[in-house]
Amino acid sequence: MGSEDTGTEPTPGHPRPTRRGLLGALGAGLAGAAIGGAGSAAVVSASFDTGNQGSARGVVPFHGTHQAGIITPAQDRLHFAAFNMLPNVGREGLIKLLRDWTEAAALLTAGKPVGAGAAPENALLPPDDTGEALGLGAGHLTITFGLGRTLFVPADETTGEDPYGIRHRLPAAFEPLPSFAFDLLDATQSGGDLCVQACADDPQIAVHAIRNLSRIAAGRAHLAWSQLGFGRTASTSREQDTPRNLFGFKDGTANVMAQDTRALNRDIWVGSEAPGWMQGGSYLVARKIQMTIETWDRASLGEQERIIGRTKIEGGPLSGGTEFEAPDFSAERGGAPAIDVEAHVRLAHPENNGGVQMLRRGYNYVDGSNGLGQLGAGLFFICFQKTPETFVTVQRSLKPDLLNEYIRHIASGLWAIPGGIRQGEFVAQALFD
Ligand SMILES: C=CC1=C(C)c2cc3[nH]c(cc4nc(cc5[nH]c(cc1n2)c(C)c5CCC(=O)O)C(CCC(=O)O)=C4C)c(C)c3C=C
Ligand SMILES: [Fe+2]
Repeated sequence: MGSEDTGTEPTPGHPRPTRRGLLGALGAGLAGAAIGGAGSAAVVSASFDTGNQGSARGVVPFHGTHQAGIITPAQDRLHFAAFNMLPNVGREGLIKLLRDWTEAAALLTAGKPVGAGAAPENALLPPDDTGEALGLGAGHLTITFGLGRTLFVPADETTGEDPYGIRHRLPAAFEPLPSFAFDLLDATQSGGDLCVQACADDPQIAVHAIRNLSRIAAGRAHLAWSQLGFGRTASTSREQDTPRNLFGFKDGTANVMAQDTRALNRDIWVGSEAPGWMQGGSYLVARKIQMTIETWDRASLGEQERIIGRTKIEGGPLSGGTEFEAPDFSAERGGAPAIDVEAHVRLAHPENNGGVQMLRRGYNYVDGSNGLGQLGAGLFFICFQKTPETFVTVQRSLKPDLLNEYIRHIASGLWAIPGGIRQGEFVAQALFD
């Protein structure tokens, strides 16, 4: 646990470990050993506290202080799914579903098939596991579970209904997202009582996870919508190279990284101010953002860079310097601000948003074409933050963003991500105490 992929080839998003990484892992191991008398459980939880980083054989630990799939080095593939509860399932049915999902997710993320596997003893029965991930390994699969507000308060708030007996546990911060300027949201791809984010190195591993969790949910919850993503659009660890989005720009340069403990505790992880089941958790916002890439491709390089506020190839701020140089918003070029007053990075920067930060973890998507010779392409934007208010603040400040001419938000969702899952427990267990 907690060691790196020392014996395997590098995989996309998981380059061969650096000497620094190996020394860090060795240090973590020694720290675990130093706990000594506390035995293996203490060593295990020491490795959990690293935030579910990748470990041997492409396995990311499922159990820990935080759910995996948030500060885990972003994998290259995504299958994101939203589920709605079926009528009359009730509190015990929801608990059983979360228990079954947790048990299956622990197996899947370890690279094992669910239940009795793909080949049951009785060939007259359908196999428990659908089989398409056999032989593929764990592929750094992470499965992150979220609870929608509609689980606590039904969409029609006035009925006073409380089918799962958790209405009184709704966190104060868990307010619905407001509508934003230019939103054109498709309700059939938005929201949901539950969400599951599956990320992996291999799309078949991520799809297998969602497919099998959906199967396990039968009779209790049904798949409302799902989204495939390829090509991560953020780094979540300083050990990763910055990837590019479909506008061809480096994306994720100024992200909150796994190593930024202070920023994580201040802006991403829910703390002791919240109910126990949310502590160590976060709030996930997903926005499906269509990008009119054909129009973008006709904009000059200079215009593209003005819109983003960074150079395209290097990713440095237009105020000067290389990729990781801090932008200087007061810098001028030829009597005008070097970074346009309506450039994306200026408006999104903490300096323009009361200092708040989010952890971005989105993916590119292409959903085919629209029959007019244009790709249905965009960014499945995912971000994690301590409170949904952070997203609201930043999204509101993007109202005059020059980027808005080339993008359109077409779907949206917000889920509470409970804290990490401990061995023998199920996700959000403390919510039902
Ligand atoms: C509400 C939050 C954000 C949305 C929605 C969003 C959409 C979006 N972003 C890009 C491309 C880039 N974004 C970059 C930086 C950046 N974006 C956000 C937030 C949202 N982006 C933040 C908080 C930041 C960091 C700002 C900072 O502190 O400097 C960048 C620059 C590289 C980087 O730092 O990541 C690019 C490029 C697209 C294409 C897009 C919608 C399709
Ligand atoms: Fe952005």
